[in-house]
Amino acid sequence: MTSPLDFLLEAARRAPIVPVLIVEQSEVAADLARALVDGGLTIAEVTLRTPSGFAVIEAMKAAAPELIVGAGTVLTGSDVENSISAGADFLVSPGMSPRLLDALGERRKIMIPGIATATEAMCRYEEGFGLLKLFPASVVGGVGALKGFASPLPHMRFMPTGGVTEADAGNYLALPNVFAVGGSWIASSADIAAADWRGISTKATRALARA
Ligand SMILES: O=C(O)C(=O)C[C@H](O)[C@H](O)COP(=O)(O)O
Repeated sequence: MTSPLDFLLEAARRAPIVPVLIVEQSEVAADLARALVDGGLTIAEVTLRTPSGFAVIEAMKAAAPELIVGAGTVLTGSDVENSISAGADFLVSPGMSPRLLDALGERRKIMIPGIATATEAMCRYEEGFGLLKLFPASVVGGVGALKGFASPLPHMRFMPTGGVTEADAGNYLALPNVFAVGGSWIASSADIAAADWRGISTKATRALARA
């Protein structure tokens, strides 16, 4: 069965590391997008934690159309609208609320909602979400929790995010129910502020080699 997020799964098969980006200034978005692509990445998540988030999504898509760019920290209906207007290919949230669910409507098909328990995973699956984000992964059980989910919930697939490091990304990716891992370590706020594009590319390539 095909799903609207199959393009994301296909990109994750090539490069299953998703940098979670906190970008203060949209002026750096083009350089950042190219650095990620140069490093071999296919997907990025721009958090809406800064006022420039939507402009960053738009500028990254313009600079690197081959990069799949999602909006992270999607909390409200206006976040959904503005992310899609900016050109976001997918949406990510730390959790779910009744109002956000309502605002999403059919667009839930491109949303990866955060879950921390089996009950939340079951609820999201019933609501029509195909892919889930384990969040914050390192706090809510990490690799052990995902191994625990695999037997009773074999139809669910996860992107653990939150506290994932370069050292343990490979342990997550070795699990059959994990399609990608997310993390800020590849392009940290400090890397971006320092315009260390080469360093970001190097970290991306190294993480992919270890994955
Ligand atoms: O803002 C959001 O909705 C998020 O996606 C939160 C991120 O999952 C974490 O910020 C990941 O950050 P690290 O733990 O530093 O790798």
